[in-house]
Amino acid sequence: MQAIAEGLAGGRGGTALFQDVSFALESGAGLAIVGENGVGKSTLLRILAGLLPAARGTFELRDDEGAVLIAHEHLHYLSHRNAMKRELSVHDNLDFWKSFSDPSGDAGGLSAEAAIAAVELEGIGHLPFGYLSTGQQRRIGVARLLVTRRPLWLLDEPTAALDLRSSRLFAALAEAHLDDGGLLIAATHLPLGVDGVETFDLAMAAVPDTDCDDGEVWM
Ligand SMILES: Nc1ncnc2c1ncn2[C@@H]1O[C@H](COP(=O)(O)OP(=O)(O)OP(=O)(O)O)[C@@H](O)[C@H]1O
Repeated sequence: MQAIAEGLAGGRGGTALFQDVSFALESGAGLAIVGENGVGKSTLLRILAGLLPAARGTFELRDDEGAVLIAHEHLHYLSHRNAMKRELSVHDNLDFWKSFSDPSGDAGGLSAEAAIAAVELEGIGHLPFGYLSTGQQRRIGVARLLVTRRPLWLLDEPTAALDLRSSRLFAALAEAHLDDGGLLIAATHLPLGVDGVETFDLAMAAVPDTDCDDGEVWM
């Protein structure tokens, strides 16, 4: 599989943020998007996830024969939030995501129990998600990536709330994902500690003070 961005430009609220973002990642490769607060890292990730339109350019996932895939069916997007219901148990949240992300059950992935164990939180599956500490909630957010196998992980500050041990655990899970032929694109301020991940400084693509309409072409 390949993830290919060509000439991407994006903005928010009428302000152009970045332009000419191009990269190509092969299976097993990762990209860390860095840059100062407000440069547009989250915006770029949301464009890659299909949640915001690009002002210009394209982002495509292609299979090994070069056929264009329906990107959102092949990616997980983990935002600053963890997309869990606070009042539902950890286990039921992950069960929900497993059936929602893969209704046919063909994609593969861990059971809720196994995913909870993979992030070393055995014993808390019965607790409402809202009871968990911030770092535990993030680890369960990472566990969501494991219950349905999808090749591309788009991660917004995946390790921001994690202690050193949990960051290392995340890095090991991410490396296993890459070793398994997955791809990873993460916005981050912190070193991810994931072997083989290239860094892209979005400041290099910043647009200085230019107005735009979100989703519209500007020059
Ligand atoms: N819905 C919105 N409407 C208007 N402006 C927005 C909106 N969302 C974000 N912005 C602005 O867009 C800019 C880029 O935000 P974004 O979250 O992509 O930056 P970032 O690089 O991820 O920042 P950080 O490192 O702080 O997470 C910021 O100036 C932000 O205030």
